[in-house]
Amino acid sequence: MASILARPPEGSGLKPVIGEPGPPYIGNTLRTMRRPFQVARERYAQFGPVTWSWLLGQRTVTVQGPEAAEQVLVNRDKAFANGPAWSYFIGPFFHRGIMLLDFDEHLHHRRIMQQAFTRPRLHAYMDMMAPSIGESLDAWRPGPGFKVYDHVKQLTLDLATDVFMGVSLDRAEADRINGAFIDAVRAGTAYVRFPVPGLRWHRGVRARKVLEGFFRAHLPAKRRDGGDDLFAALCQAETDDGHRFTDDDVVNHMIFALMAAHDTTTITLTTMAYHLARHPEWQERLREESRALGRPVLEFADLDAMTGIDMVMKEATRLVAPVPALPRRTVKDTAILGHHVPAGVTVVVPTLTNHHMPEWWPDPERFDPERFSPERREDKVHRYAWEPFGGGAHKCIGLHFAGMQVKSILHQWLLRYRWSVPAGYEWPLDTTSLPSPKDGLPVRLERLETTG
Ligand code: HEM
Repeated sequence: MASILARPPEGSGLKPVIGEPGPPYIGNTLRTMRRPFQVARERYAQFGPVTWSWLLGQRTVTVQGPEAAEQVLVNRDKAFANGPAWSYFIGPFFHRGIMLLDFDEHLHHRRIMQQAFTRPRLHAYMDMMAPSIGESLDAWRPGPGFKVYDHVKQLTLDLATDVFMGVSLDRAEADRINGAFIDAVRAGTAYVRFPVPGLRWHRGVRARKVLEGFFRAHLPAKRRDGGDDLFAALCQAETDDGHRFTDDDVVNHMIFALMAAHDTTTITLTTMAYHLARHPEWQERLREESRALGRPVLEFADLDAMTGIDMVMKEATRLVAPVPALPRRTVKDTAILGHHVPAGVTVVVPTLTNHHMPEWWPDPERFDPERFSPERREDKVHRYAWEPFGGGAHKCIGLHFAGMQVKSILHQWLLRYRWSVPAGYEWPLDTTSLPSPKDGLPVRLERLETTG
């Protein structure tokens, strides 16, 4: 049954937010998680771009389309806070990560962190990752049933140890840290949200302790010796006016950055691999682009030339936004597209479904990387039409890092292997947490004769 979220103040001229909230707390959670595209279309048809429902135990306003997304993400009147919204999901494990900070405090941290993402820093990260990518790819075993998702996940995790931590670990220690990290990430989507021994939440809390201990133990040496990795960069980062991170800040930001980078890049590469398997003409086009470069390893100066990979990456992140929803909590009464939204509710920008709105994207279900070509630039229809990296103050700080990593990996991959799926194969995409293929995306992987 339709109901209003809250009555707008007398004389405000604002409209109420209307929705079909479902039963308190549970609301429409399961349907929305399992069939997000269908639910989004139904809601939009019935209530327009701003509607509400109970979702994951909270009164949640969902805003569809780029106009509403812009209002929330740009956050002009500082009504939308990240901390309380994200903390609900990941607070205990990613405590004081930059995405969970707000307003002046966030800005202070962001200015310092920016120093770890300058061009020279990115250049150095890219040089560091090239050999590890080659080694990981060489260890892949060609054949049928090769699970892309699992292999890419392992690859990006191993890269994180090199490029992010810059600490050489023996296999057992690397597995211990990677395992803790995986547990911390998984805990965010636990159903039982308190520490019962053996369950996800409990493992997440324990994992957080392992990661804190690890970074704290290595911190003095990092501060002393420096290096080209992200850990060293955060230790050294300093703004023009002399602000630096404390030891606690470095630990918190490292743990968060590892999480922010890992699953997102894995999902992006897996989605690219899926569409390149279904569209061999695109796979060949990209392979030709990589071969034409004449270099087995991509260099920083080559990045802009990889226009094919660039378009495919944009299209992949449009079709499957790795961070499918951006939650905020209202800290005061506000308005979204003329609707009254009271303080204390969760507001969600659903990037995953926004990217499939036929109102903004022609033929949205079609894999069509050329829509990002200079001649077409369909994303220009609105600044927030294509929003996989978010926007406003919290826009992904690792955006260029992600592009660099994806291009570096795919370039070496295309030169070594061809991959395919049976005609008509469609992946079963799990949207109940961060999107991923339920079957791990099995492909036939074939080793190519030459590597460049
Ligand atoms: C394709 C890959 C990636 C995608 C799609 C992605 C997406 C996003 C999104 C949507 C946000 C904003 C969240 C919000 O507004 O609530 C974000 C924030 C962030 N991302 Fe990424 N990300 C990616 C890769 C990376 C990488 C590689 C790094 C680090 C090297 C990174 C570090 C961060 C950090 C630190 C934030 C928080 C920024 C802040 O709050 O100021 N991300 N990312």
